[in-house]
Order: sequence, then structure tokens, then C-alpha cells
Amino acid sequence: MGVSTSRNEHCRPRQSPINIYTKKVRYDSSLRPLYIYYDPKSSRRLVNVGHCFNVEFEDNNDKSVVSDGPLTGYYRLRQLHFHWGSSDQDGSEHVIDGQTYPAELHIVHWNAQKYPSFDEAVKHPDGLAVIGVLLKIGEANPVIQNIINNLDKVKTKNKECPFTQLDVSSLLPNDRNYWTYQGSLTTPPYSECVTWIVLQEAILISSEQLFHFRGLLCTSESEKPTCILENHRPIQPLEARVVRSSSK
Ligand SMILES: COc1ccc2c(ccc[n+]2C(=O)c2ccc(S(N)(=O)=O)cc2)c1
Ligand SMILES: [Zn+2]
Repeated sequence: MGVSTSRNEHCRPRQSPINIYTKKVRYDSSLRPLYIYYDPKSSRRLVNVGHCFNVEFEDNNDKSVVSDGPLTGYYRLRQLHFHWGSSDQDGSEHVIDGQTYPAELHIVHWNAQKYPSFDEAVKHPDGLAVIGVLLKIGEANPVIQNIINNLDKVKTKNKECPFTQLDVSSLLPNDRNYWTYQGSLTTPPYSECVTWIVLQEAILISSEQLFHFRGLLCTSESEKPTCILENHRPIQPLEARVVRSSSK
């Protein structure tokens, strides 16, 4: 008879994304306002990573960080990327009261106060902090247009190009109220290392700009071209978690 282990190998209690049911979130007065400082000189390059594109930042200093909010210590900006759908009807990863959005921005930071590197940080439950910003259809977003104007240089998988002077703060909504919960990466290896900070106000993107995202290729130059039509993970069980809110 096999020895039963207390750790159930199928138990993954803190997966992301989730549906945020706003009637069940808990206002937590101990949550502080987010401290966010991004230096436009931190942005380095635009990379096609196959399932999406990343804007990557220099993370060997503390020039671009997030702290306070639900966090202990400070987290360094590492990269940002988007998730989108094959139509404007869905594409976000987080869902709010069952409502999907056409896309979602993820701004990825790692706990540089506690860990020596990003790769080490992803092995720990408090390793990453990801700010999630929902996108809704409206007029064209000039900052996103700046990224789109460079997508043809990274059309195929693993291509990269220099990308500097991106002011990430200009991608954030004015209202910095947020929901927060303990979750995971939404792509393999789905590591349960992320403190999620989902902003309560959405930013705008135009339908045409989303169309350009879908033209990015997940194939390399030598392969038959295949577009990244969608790259959002389905919502996962909340399990024993409670989502906290910074606002009533
Ligand atoms: C230790 O092995 C890893 C760790 C992280 C990896 C990764 C492969 C792709 C992306 N990443 C990421 O950095 C990553 C993946 C997902 C997200 S997300 N969509 O913000 O949850 C953020 C960042 C492999
Ligand atoms: Zn993501």
C-alpha cells in the first residue's frame, strides 16, 4: 500500500486569473495607497516571446519600483506585457463580476528587497507583484500606439528591438484604487509567487490597436506564419482566498 502524503500533488490553491466578484471583496483599511515610481530611462527593449510581446526594463537598480499597497518591501519593475482575445468580446485574464474586458496589461515586478534575482524570486510565495490594468474599447491610446509602431520590428518569435523612453506611469489610470489577492503566473510554469494588484479603473485602447496585437506572430521567421490571436488563460477557482479592496 502506498504511503499517503499530506501534500496532495494536484493541490494548487492559489492560481490566477480569477473572477473578482465585487460584492464579496473585503475592504481592508490597513491597505496603504500604492507607491509607484517608474523612470522612463529604465525601458530597454521590446521582445516577441512567442505567446506575447514584452517591454523589458533594466532591473539592476531601484529606479523603477512599486511598494506600499499590500506589499512588504519594494519590488523592481522587470517587464510589462498584454493579454488579448480573438475579438473585442474577451481577452482580459481577470474578470469582474463575470464581465470580460478586451485586454489586460500586466506590469511585472520582483521582490528585490528579499531576493537576489527575478529567477530566484519566482520560487517564493512573495516573489512577484503584478499590477493588472483592464483595458476597455475607446479612443486610441497614444502610449500603446508608441509600442504598436514598433511591433513590425518584432513580428516573429524571439525577435527584439531597442525600446527606450517608455513612461509606464502614463499607462496607469488616475484612480489607483485596487483589489489584491495571492495568486500565480498565468502562463507556464504557473508558479504561485504573485501578489496580484488589479486596478479598479480601466484604461482605453481602440479596436484598431487591438487588431494590431493580433497580427503578431508566434512563429519564427522560418516557420509558416501563425498569429497570436489570443493569449488569455481561463479563470481559476478562488479556493479559500478572499480578495481585498483598498476602497469601500
Ligand atoms: C521559472 O520559470 C519561469 C518564470 C517566469 C516565466 C517563465 C516563462 C515565461 C514567462 N515567465 C514570466 O516571467 C511571467 C509569466 C507570467 C506572468 S503573468 N501573465 O503576469 O502572470 C508574468 C511573468 C518561466
Ligand atoms: Zn500576464
